[in-house]
Amino acid sequence: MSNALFRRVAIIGFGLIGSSLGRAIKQHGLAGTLVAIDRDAPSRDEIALLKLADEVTGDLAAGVADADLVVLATPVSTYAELGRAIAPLLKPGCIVSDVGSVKQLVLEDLAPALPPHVHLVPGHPIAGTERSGPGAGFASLFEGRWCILTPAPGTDRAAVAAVNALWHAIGSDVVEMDAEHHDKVLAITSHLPHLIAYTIVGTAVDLEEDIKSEVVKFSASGFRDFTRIAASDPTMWRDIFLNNREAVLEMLQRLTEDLFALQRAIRWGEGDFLFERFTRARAIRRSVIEAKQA
Ligand SMILES: NC(=O)c1ccc[n+]([C@@H]2O[C@H](COP(=O)([O-])OP(=O)(O)OC[C@H]3O[C@@H](n4cnc5c(N)ncnc54)[C@H](O)[C@@H]3O)[C@@H](O)[C@H]2O)c1
Ligand SMILES: O=C(O)C(=O)C[C@]1(C(=O)O)C=C[C@@H](O)C=C1
Repeated sequence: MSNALFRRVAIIGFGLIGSSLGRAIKQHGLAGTLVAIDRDAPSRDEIALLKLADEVTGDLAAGVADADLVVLATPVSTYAELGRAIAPLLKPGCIVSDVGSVKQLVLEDLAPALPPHVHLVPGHPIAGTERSGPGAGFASLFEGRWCILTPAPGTDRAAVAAVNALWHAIGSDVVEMDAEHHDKVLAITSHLPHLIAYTIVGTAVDLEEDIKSEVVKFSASGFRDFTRIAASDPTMWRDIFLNNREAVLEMLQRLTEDLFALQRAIRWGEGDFLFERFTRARAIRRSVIEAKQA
């Protein structure tokens, strides 16, 4: 018996996330036909070589025509233009979704471009790696991870249920959230950690030559973890910071105040203050691990 939830699914942008979603859809037999659309010719060759989709194209019209589900998996700065390009090509009742890391922008850039006869159900899988491109994807990426859906009030419930069913079928836990709330939460849990990683690695790179070489040599633990995060795609992260400006700046302000408090405690030898802050943070690590196991 077929598991297919959709007759024809088109994924625009078949890189790390798009190709992982595509692989998972294929593995679970969730689409009658899976179409990979990517503007990058070498990526298309790789997708074809790896047989990741039933059809591979750079042509939006050929790709999205007759699709029941279209998923944008490109950097979020492409949404307004892609929305305008696909709008006249979508059939009535088509569901448009995405995997972008910021969500208010979907309602601001993508929603206005789309015709009223399609349903927009934005999504964000909280899973990824620092790698990019179709070769970096893998089918199990979303298993046991959250996927947050941020449909606007009044969105067709059957369309939301269909997108929910897709992520659930590939192993994700699905929650619905208001887009503004999503962007605030992710500013602290995802965007700020990346900003900190980019900063600390950048600071180390700017050090004098003799210290810099030691940084590379002895980066076995803490610093090494930061370099992994700082290896993430610059285009993707530029777009995230430019499009979640308010929430990131608010969280950055609070972080800066907390950093100053720690700096002051170190300067004045306030050991109790440092001990209390570190103890509190250690407990958070335990609850993060327990939440994942629950
Ligand atoms: N990388 C992560 O950890 C992660 C996690 C969750 C969500 N996301 C979101 O997923 C999206 C994609 O990120 P990724 O890491 O898969 O990036 P990626 O660079 O691996 O893949 C993006 C793909 O989109 C293609 N592309 C770019 N512009 C295009 C256009 N106009 N038309 C057609 N194809 C186009 C590129 O050629 C590339 O193959 C981003 O919006 C990002 O915010 C990323
Ligand atoms: O694991 C990683 O490398 C990630 O950065 C994944 C991560 C995250 O910050 O958790 C990055 C961006 C996303 O939008 C979702 C997930």
